Amino acid sequence: MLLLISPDGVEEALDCAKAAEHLDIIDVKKPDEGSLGANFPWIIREIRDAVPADKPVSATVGDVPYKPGTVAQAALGAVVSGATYIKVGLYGCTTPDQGIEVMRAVVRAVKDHCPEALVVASGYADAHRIGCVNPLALPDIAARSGADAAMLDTAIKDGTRLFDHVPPDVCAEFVRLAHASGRLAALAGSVKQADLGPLTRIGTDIVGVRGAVCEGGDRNAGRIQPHLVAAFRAEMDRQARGHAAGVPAVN
Ligand SMILES: O=C[C@H](O)COP(=O)(O)O
Repeated sequence: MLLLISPDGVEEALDCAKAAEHLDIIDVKKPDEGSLGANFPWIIREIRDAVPADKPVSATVGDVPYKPGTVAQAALGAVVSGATYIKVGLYGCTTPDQGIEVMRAVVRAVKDHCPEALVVASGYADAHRIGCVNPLALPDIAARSGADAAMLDTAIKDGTRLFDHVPPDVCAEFVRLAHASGRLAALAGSVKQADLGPLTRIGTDIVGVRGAVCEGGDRNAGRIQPHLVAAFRAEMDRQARGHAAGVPAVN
């Protein structure tokens, strides 16, 4: 399982760089603009230049409306700025067809510029609270649009977590559906160390985290701490070892 960490700017990205050996992907976002809030192109560029070259930089394009042209342009902006994982939060899409239309436009915009960039179609575990597309529709949206990964995050960061809205057995189905069509499965949403056992067992490819590696577990007031990134990775490794040995690690 890969670890994706979401700093909110250059300063926090540099803290991520201090823990570079413990993480896999640095995900640029602007949390004060939403769960998948988009940061400025120059911030993506600065972070790309500031962190180790072997660490992929991801960028969120926003909690986007159902406006394929607008979103495609934003996605191109992110890839031109140096991101090679482009994450789109399908906040304004109420049907799978709308999600597919937006993601097809994004895939074309991104891959025309950088064929090796990965496109991530993200939905929301708490979709029922905001009226957007059902979480289990995401793997099919990713597959039919040519995106590389299907993801879930939470839209409303009020302390509720991924598993509060989509329990582990449903997340397992999400992962199964994504893998069945050859996509990666990424899961996030106030994930804590205690969630790593189930996330490992169901075969999650990427876990996305912010709050759990911020001081005080506070994704807004707290700052990302390198030692918390290291501790999170240590627990991921412990769970992976237990899973490989057929003996689930106890929390
Ligand atoms: O993509 C990952 C998100 O930034 C997760 O943030 P969170 O762990 O604070 O919910």
